[in-house]
Amino acid sequence: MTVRAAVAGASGYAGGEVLRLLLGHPDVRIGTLTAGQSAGMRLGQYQPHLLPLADRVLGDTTADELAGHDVVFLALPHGKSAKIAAELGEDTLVIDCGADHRLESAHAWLKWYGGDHAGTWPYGLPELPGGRDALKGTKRVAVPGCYPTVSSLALAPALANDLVEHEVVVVAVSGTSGAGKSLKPHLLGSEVMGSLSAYGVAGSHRHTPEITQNLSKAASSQVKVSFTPVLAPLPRGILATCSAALKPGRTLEDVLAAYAKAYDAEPFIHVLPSGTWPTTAAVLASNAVQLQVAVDPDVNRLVVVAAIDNLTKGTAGAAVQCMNVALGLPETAGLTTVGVAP
Ligand SMILES: NC(=O)C1=CN([C@@H]2O[C@H](COP(=O)(O)OP(=O)(O)OC[C@H]3O[C@@H](n4cnc5c(N)ncnc54)[C@H](OP(=O)(O)O)[C@@H]3O)[C@@H](O)[C@H]2O)C=CC1
Ligand SMILES: CC(=O)N[C@@H](CCC(=O)OP(=O)(O)O)C(=O)O
Repeated sequence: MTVRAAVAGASGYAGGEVLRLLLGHPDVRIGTLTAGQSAGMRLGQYQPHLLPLADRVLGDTTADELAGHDVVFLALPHGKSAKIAAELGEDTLVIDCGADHRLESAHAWLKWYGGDHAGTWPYGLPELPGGRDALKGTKRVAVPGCYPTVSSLALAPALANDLVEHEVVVVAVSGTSGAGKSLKPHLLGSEVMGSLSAYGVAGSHRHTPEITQNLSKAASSQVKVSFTPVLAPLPRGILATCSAALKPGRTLEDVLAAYAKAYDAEPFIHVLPSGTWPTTAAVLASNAVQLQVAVDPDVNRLVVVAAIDNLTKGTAGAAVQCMNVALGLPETAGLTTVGVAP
């Protein structure tokens, strides 16, 4: 089976990472590439690491340009996917790396993003309870945000197995590529280098409702989320520290059993051996999620530390994994769990 794939937003970080992975995918032929302002330019000008595609010319992001493919990856800014997706045929698999189709509540969409809600698509996190079944055979996928991916995978087993209270704390440190390529003053090298800075604090980051949605589903009742993102001077990677109060009578053994049950068969999720802790370097450019769980006896809290590469499992790797599931290809095709170190 050869899958013909188009990528919209090919000049950006997420689109570039989708292309890097597709170049190594045994079943994919890369078709049309499109962009915004850089339409008409060579891809090599924006993605010098994608040598085999360097001479491809970027087209305009229109439904006509993207027509005639089995799968279309949309790696566009928030709010730009819905219109183009609506114009693509129902028999085309459309995988949206943006937020447009992630939230189930139109009210939450309006509050956090503004404007009309485009509707909800199957959510691209196969490892959540029921997640894989929802993706099999689908023609539409909403790829999760990077922070929701890492924090939902870190806490879902504890909530699904009734091990912790329904109020969780997530502090996640991210590399700068999570913010995309467009110029933002707080991302200037002189601002980011040699410093860590919290942003979107006290419930004001737009990923809070997405994390809440995922964890409430896992728990089958409302979960409250305190989420603080922190910007770090590294290009890619997220390290999330997530915690919640253990319910009375629950033990570390219960926790370990729940995480083993949830993740032992998952090809991309690795609960590390006792005493070793996730690092962003260990998952760099890979689709792996590394997790470690512990119980802090003084405060009786579960602490889960998790690492992903925000551009791979946090976006493009998830997009390719979901394509594989949706089309019935081997789920790991084109993806690796091997990182880059040091
Ligand atoms: N970076 C990350 O870690 C993650 C990103 N995502 C999501 O992926 C999407 C892309 O993000 P990212 O790659 O980081 O962003 P970038 O800013 O790096 O890239 C954006 C891409 O969209 C194109 N574009 C911008 N405006 C328009 C427009 N009006 N019409 C058509 N194309 C346009 C740009 O082309 P040009 O430069 O030519 O204008 C560029 O190719 C976003 O929705 C983001 O939320 C999701 C999870 C994580
Ligand atoms: C470091 C940084 O700025 N990260 C981005 C998150 C990127 C991402 O996953 O998410 P979306 O697809 O929802 O944009 C942010 O905080 O906005």
